[in-house]
Amino acid sequence: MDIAFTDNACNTNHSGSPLYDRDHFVTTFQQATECAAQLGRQILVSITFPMAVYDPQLLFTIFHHLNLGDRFFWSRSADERALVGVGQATTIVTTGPERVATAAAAWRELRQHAIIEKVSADLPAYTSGPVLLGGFTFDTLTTHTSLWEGFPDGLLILPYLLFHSDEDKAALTINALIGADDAFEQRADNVVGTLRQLALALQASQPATAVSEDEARQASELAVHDLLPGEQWKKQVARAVEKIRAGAFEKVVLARGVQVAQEEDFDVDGTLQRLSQSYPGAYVFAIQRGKRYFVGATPERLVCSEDGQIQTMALAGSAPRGATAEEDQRFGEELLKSEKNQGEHNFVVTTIHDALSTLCSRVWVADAPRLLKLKNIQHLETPIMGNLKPGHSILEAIEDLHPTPAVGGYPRIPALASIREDEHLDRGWYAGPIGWIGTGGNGEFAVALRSGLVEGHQATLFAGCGIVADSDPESEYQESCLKLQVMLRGLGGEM
Ligand SMILES: C=C(O[C@H]1C=CC=C(C(=O)O)[C@@H]1O)C(=O)O
Repeated sequence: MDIAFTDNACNTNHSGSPLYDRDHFVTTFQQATECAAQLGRQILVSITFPMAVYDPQLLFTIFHHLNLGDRFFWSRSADERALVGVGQATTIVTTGPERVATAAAAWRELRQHAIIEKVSADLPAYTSGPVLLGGFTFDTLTTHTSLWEGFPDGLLILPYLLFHSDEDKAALTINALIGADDAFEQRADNVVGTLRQLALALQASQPATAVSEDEARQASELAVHDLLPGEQWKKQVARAVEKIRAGAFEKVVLARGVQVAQEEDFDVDGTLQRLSQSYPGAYVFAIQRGKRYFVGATPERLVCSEDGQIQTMALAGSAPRGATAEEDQRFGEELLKSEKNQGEHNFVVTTIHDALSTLCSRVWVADAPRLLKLKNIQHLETPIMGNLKPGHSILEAIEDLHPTPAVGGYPRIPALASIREDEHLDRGWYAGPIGWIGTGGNGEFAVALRSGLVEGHQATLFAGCGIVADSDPESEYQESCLKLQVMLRGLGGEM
């Protein structure tokens, strides 16, 4: 069994016994206390070992019962990748417009002198080692309300336990921050105790059963009301169109929110299951902050970075799905030909291309957009790739890319000013970057769309639409309703 350490002064290479062996944890934690004493700082210890592939939703539910703290869920069932975390070894909290850059610096600092053990070569390639999970607000310069309490401008969590899987490989990572005076034997005992509880819970677990559409249909009635009456939102859209025609900017994305309530508390675990089933190509996510969960199923990748290669996409321009195959095809063809939607889409392609040109040595943009067909809506999508210049991580890419004109507007500065002035909505983490970052600059962040903030029996859901010179307020309103349906159905509402 190979154990790989980071190359720093405190570490030595050695072969070790299986990690479920208490002595192994004692030895590693003791080594960390010595390192901490020598360097006068806490040392990050991260130990990853293989485990069987489980349904990530099962782990999410079991983590709730282990009472280890807040949970995080991230999965895209189409590519069989998932990350499920619980508790926190440490967190990075940042504020203000520099929130991403400050988080990147803190992450670099935390990684220094880390003891990183990988107890097998047969582990998920990109998620083994310490992985931070979290996200960022859409905009730091809007008024923040109490709605988003617990969701700061920037938050990256190093979970205590992380289950991660990639196709046929899965692993568990245990993270700890160890100081010179830490009782390392006690810390090792705690880890072993937690692992025993997890093993017992997995043994006793029943595989999650799929929620049938019939069951979902029987779900309780949801009371839904607009944060801003529909007619007023349409007037906002009309005003944005006037501004665009007057030359203030070329595109702006206006969002709206709805409040949803039912008698019982919403079942976040069930919501994730429904979202994963209905949107296998979407990033299904949940981040818990105390009693609140920010949950969603977004089709939009902001950036994925693997071994210096980054992948992103322009996603903008929408049409409904058809009721029949013929109608669906017609809607798709109309979307591909629509000048209004092409224009809305091209702002995103150009902006992403320009942002990547400074970060990457080479950038590839697909020749023409294709259709991305989701359950109830279809979009124009252009895949974009690039080779990151050395020394850049995914966080630098986020800093340059966010907000793309798919969620902000074009040009960026006047469009954002207009959102701040006219939208009257605290977007919080909606439309912000959400995802994970691992070692070596690898990671993946999505744009947190088709999402909502759930607390007890209430939820606030968000959706936005790209407004251009020939936008029609009524059509944009209908489009926003289609986007809201994702979370309404996810919460168990109308089918
Ligand atoms: C802003 C949202 O969607 C964006 C992504 C795809 C299509 C969009 C559009 O056609 O307007 C939006 O740019 C949202 O879902 O809230």
